[in-house]
Amino acid sequence: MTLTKLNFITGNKNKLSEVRAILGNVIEVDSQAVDVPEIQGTIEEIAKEKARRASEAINGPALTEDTALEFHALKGLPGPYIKSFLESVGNEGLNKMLDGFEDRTAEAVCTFAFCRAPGTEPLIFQGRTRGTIVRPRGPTNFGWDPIFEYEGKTYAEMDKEAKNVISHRYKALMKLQQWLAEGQQ
Ligand SMILES: O=c1nc[nH]c2c1ncn2[C@H]1C[C@H](O)[C@@H](COP(=O)(O)OP(=O)(O)OP(=O)(O)O)O1
Ligand SMILES: [Mg+2]
Repeated sequence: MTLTKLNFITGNKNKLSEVRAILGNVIEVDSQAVDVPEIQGTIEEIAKEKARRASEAINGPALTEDTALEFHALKGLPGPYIKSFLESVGNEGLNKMLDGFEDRTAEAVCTFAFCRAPGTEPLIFQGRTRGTIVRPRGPTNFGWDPIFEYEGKTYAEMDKEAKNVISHRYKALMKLQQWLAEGQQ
């Protein structure tokens, strides 16, 4: 069965608009904001479980995405727990966590998971972009964009178009797009 559209389950409007900007002329992206519980575990385990639960919640095919931010000096933390870190200490606090470390490099990790039907094993499409954690610069409308610097600019300082051709999300979506183009085998 060929997919004619993807049902992206997310509560995050910024993710949705980037996914639409990147995949817009490839496939239609429908969206539902379903509150899906997120477990603890590795990035892949969390991403897969999110898709399984979304598929069960809507009783149909579901695409979900989980974003992690790995600090190399902290052996990958906060990783998939970046959302609660951001909510509790903010971008300033995240930046301060690396004071005292020489290595301020980080990796933004985007993991899409697609679950075709409830009870089936989800597929994973992952993209990673390396950057450096800096003091917040630029507009504050999307998460940790102001502290993630890529080639001299923070994600927040970059034009949307520029972010959307180098980002972790873009790289993951190129893999998803490849799978769609190959007939979802
Ligand atoms: O490109 C990004 N640039 C900056 N910040 C970002 C980006 N992408 C996700 N983020 C933030 C949102 C959330 O604070 C955390 C991921 O948590 P995560 O659970 O994946 O996202 P979410 O709960 O907002 O939406 P969802 O309903 O799809 O789970 O990193
Ligand atoms: Mg979430």
